[in-house]
Amino acid sequence: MKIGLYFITSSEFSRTHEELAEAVLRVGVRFIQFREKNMSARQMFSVAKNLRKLTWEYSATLIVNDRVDLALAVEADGVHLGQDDLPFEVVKDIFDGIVGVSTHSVDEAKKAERYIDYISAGPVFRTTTKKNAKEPIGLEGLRRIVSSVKKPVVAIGGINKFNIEDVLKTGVKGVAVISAIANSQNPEKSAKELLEIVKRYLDD
Ligand SMILES: Cc1ncc(COP(=O)(O)OP(=O)(O)O)c(N)n1
Ligand SMILES: Cc1ncsc1CCOP(=O)(O)O
Ligand SMILES: [Mg+2]
Repeated sequence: MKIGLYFITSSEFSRTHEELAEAVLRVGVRFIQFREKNMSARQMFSVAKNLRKLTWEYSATLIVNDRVDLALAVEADGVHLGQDDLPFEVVKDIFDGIVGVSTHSVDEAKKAERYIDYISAGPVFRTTTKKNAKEPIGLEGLRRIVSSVKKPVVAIGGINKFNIEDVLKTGVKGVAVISAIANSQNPEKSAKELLEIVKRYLDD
């Protein structure tokens, strides 16, 4: 599983999930998560179906945040779970796809490792995108998680074009961003800039 630049869609800025996904797919992003906190299940199903179609067109991976039912309903490639979502060991039994989990410490990462496919670590830096985000773990906290587990680690939280190289130097296999792209004047250009940096560190 190749992760690289991992874009998480959001409708909290000025564009739709579909507009953002299409912009990043056009410039080469191939790992996308659908994350939505305010829509009804029916609305989410409709958007997720559109994202599934788009990601299939570009041979990209689609992950659904929080909702295993929705991931199954649209044939997503994976689901992302936080510490307050359904337990990953339960989901791994009922969902035959990629399962990623959010972690904030070495202890959480080690507990999840054998059940899941990638570990997300963060927030690395301060972020206002996630309501009630925990205290940042910093680059040192991220390094500790990377060196404690064998599964691929994705970094998240406050990552932008100015700090992404420091993040990549910790040995992560993926970098997840929302606002650096979704809140940009030009999401396509911002995704391209980030992708070029990521490729210098992570291309085979
Ligand atoms: C790649 C990635 N990492 C972390 C999260 C956060 O998940 P969670 O802690 O469940 O918080 P919400 O995103 O559901 O608010 C994520 N979505 N993706
Ligand atoms: C969903 C999530 N989980 C931890 S931080 C975060 C938000 C990341 O957004 P941004 O890239 O805008 O800081
Ligand atoms: Mg969640």
